[in-house]
Amino acid sequence: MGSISGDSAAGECDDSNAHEEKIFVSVRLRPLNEKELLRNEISDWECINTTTMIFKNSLQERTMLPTAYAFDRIFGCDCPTKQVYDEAAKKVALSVLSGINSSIFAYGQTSSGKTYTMSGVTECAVDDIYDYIDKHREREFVLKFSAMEIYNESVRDLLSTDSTPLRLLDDPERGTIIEKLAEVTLRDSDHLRELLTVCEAQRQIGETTLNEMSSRSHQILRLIVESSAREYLGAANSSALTASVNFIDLAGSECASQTSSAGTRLKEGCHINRSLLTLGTVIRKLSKGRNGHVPYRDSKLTRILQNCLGGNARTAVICTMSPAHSHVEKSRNTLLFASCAKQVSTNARVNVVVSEKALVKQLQKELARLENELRNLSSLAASCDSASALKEKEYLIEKMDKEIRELTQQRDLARSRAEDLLHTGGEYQNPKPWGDYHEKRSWTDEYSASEASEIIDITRSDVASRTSHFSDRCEGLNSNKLEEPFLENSEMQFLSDDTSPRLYIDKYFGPDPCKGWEKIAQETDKNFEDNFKEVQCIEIDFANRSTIADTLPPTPKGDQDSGQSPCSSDEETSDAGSANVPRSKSCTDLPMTMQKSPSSEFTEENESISPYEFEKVSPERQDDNQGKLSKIEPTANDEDLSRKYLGSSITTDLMNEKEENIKILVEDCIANQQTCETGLDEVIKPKSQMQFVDNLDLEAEKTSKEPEKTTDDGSKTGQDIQKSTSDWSTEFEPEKTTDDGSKTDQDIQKSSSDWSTEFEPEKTTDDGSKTDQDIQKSSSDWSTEFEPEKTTDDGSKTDQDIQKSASDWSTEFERQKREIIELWDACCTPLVHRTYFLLLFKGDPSDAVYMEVELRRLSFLKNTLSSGQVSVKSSRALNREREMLIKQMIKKYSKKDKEALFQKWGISLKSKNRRHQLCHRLWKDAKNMDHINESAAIVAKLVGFKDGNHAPKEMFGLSFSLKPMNLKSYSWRHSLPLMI
Ligand SMILES: Nc1ncnc2c1ncn2[C@@H]1O[C@H](COP(=O)(O)OP(=O)(O)OP(=O)(O)O)[C@@H](O)[C@H]1O
Repeated sequence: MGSISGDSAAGECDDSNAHEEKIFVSVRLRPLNEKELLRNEISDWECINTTTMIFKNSLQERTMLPTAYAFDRIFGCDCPTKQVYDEAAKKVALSVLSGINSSIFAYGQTSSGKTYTMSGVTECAVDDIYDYIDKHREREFVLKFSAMEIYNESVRDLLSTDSTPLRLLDDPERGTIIEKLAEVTLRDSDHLRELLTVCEAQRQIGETTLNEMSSRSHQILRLIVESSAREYLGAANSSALTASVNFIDLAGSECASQTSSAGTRLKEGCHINRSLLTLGTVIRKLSKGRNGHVPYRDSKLTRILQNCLGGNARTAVICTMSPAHSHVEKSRNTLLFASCAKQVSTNARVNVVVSEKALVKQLQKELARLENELRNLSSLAASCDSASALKEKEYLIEKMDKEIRELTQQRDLARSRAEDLLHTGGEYQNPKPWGDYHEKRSWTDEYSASEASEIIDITRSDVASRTSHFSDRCEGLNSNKLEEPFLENSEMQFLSDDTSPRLYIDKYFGPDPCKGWEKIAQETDKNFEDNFKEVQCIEIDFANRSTIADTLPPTPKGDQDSGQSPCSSDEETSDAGSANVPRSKSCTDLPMTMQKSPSSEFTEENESISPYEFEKVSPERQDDNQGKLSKIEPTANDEDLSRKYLGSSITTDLMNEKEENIKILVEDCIANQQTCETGLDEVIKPKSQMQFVDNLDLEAEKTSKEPEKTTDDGSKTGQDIQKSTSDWSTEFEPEKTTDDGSKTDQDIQKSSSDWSTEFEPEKTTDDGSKTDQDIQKSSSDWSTEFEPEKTTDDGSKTDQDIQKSASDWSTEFERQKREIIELWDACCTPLVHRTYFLLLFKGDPSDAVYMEVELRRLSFLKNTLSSGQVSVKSSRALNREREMLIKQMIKKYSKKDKEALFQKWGISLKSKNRRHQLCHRLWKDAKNMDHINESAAIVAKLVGFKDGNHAPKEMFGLSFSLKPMNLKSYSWRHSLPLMI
């Protein structure tokens, strides 16, 4: 440690970083005092240089103790205190001016000169401090002074006259503080010197053998120095340095025997020795690198000096010793302490006190920094959240990709199956997988999703086969290119085709193919009810319709009675009081629906419609249509309705209605066929829809008008088709209009006349009302289509005529029915469709229109099939329908009934697959009406037609949707698939 000048100390103020340094240890030998000289004691110790001293009498005492001791500084007996201060204490003492806490100890045995040395050091320090202050006017210094003593382990304020011991408090920042210790701000150096005098006076001093003025306490004088640059006083960035320097004059260790102490002195000596022992322990511990427990708290001395010993204070220890041989043991102990202290390190640092303004500003900056860090942390946290969310979404995307891949595979598999089934030709020769599949399971089992998918696949292929005839028209096209759109189109066709198996599934067994057949079948009645309710709004009550039951074989009573048909509404029940069993609404409303819809509504909405609409059709065509539709009118036995249609107003309204029916029928035929064709047209080849429509119309017309012209192989030629188109066009001959497009009065008159002659002019009474005969005649007008009426001279029909007309219709009805049945067989019409129609036909005149439509449809279809233009592979669907019926038979027939049925149908009860045998015999013999009726009865029961009267009208396409629709554009259009 070099000398410390005032200037250098000020310059160190900037060096605020704490650094480790050793305690500065020096030894001062005092000269032999008078008593020692009187005892002729010699000095055992000799300072050989400034840092080394030796024990001179080692050989004489034959001691093994060290002879030489080296310390930071060795002061001999003639060394003045000022030199001791300058070389051993000044730097440490003046550190306080640089803001570094410092402490200067005086340690040694009693009467060794501690007080003598420390008093001189303190005075020198005060002088130097004030001298420094005087030389550094640019800074403002504030010096405070406090003094205490530890006497018998009691802390006492030396600046206070109150001898009450002070308490020691532990402060987290400042360490141990002395409560209520007076801290006097010094005015100047003299003031300090006065206080030092007070302290000296206040200190406990006692006379001992060794020292007449022995200090009996540890004294700590504390000088606090605060300084700040005058230039920045009051400024926001001003700062101050503050530190304290402790001048510690320890009580001297002593031996009771040497000091001859007793009583108070002995007690004092004990406390002194105990506290010095603790101090020695602390030093020893600290000298060993602070390992283990440092017993600061074992005494108040070490507790107070904790910050100085091994803390952040710069420390100097001046060990004083007597060179007299009589004190050699104590001298060695002092040297041992000094040696330990020499090993202790401290961390001196500058204590900077920031002004309040500067502190506020500094705190504000710190706050801003922390806020910024917080924002960064928030941003980081947010980014972490975003990363987490992104990761989660990536996981979802990956999961969805996986699902898409699986679904794609399923779709490809389904498509592959559909293609395979298509390539098999559609014939139900190989029941696999359908047949085998269902053989393994009961219909009562619920379908799994995969099974449902299989059903859909097979049904899809079936639809594809139903529409595959269009592919025959795609000459020169790659079939692969047709597959996808073809299937899609087939699906559309399938979904809108009431004759497809899917219709049966959706309409009668629920829309979900996953549901079991049985469960769905049980819901059939409910579905019927729902559909029935929908159609009720367009029904007209027919109270006196005859029953259809006479056309059916008897069914088990239980079946007839089982379940209340939804058709039997309360209103209907009230009508059931008639002698004849009333035909259910589900059947009776059908003809009326066709009559009313859309024309009836149209008529109702346009009561005053002019016959001009009718005139759009050529008279020739009118004749034809009127002849057919006139059969509708008498079916309405309701008198009011009959009067409405047969009354004087019939000529225009009825003509319009009938013509509208025909027009809508044809238009819907065209539209429906166009729907089937549209998808293909888009992908196959450009082709006018009208051209295709013409072809359809051609076929329909050819069926009813002239024998087909076919090639050798039975197919039609292109010319035939072209001609048919022309024929159909002339069927609806363009209107004859005036130059401006309006009809002439003559045209109108002629049209009215044509219609009037078609239906024989009504004969009315003078008041215009119809006679009973008129009404009777009108009711039988439908029969005029089949043979000219025979009238009496006055134009009225005879009873025989009426009887004959009824007989003629009955004959014609039977003929048409047989023809239809054979066509069904030829066209592979679904059995449920046949059954319903057969139940519907009962010989009423109202059947005529349906039979006409059905005949036209079947004829067209048959001719189309036979022409080779199309290839409808409906037999496969038919077989599958039979398979469905087979499954349904499990529920609908008891074991006993089934056995009876098998026997009736000639199926051995010992044979296998009896249900299969039976269902594949149904509707097989188109020429055997008994067989047909039996088949219809069985199918009706299996499907859920409770009896013939309860056949659902939906079968005729009148209610495919539960959604309310415009009747005019709905009923006929959706009935058309049956006609194609
Ligand atoms: N270096 C010295 N030169 C001349 N006289 C000295 C020196 N050191 C001490 N003395 C004298 O020795 C006597 C004892 O000194 P001092 O009281 O300072 O001892 P001490 O260590 O403080 O004793 P105690 O522990 O009992 O208080 C005093 O009379 C003092 O004047």
